[in-house]
Amino acid sequence: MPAAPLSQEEIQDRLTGLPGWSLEGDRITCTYRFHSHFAALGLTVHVAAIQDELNHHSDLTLGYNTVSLSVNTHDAGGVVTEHDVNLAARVAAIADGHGVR
Ligand SMILES: C[C@H](O)[C@H](O)[C@H]1CNC2=NC(N)=NC(=O)C2=N1
Repeated sequence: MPAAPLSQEEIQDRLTGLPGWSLEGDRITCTYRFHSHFAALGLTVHVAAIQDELNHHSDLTLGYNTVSLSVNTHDAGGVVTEHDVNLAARVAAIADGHGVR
């Protein structure tokens, strides 16, 4: 049974406590900026481990000193569900530990 879509209000409410995260169309997104490429890579690896643990995966982009995430729930038809905001919360909880600027 796929997760139910969240309303715009529910999404905004959940993202309020997650710095840098926003609703962009039918996805939630965030870009973290770092002091170095290697620090950005470290977050990328950590996020990949969390995503495999949750079995929920963002489009994860590593730049020179940035990591960008963009996610919604494919199984629910490409809408934002609890799975997406839960992943965002897990990532937000570890980002500072990787030296986010
Ligand atoms: C078969 C596997 O469990 C599913 O495809 C998982 C994998 N990761 C996923 N990630 C995202 N973003 N949405 C999904 O619906 C999803 N489903």
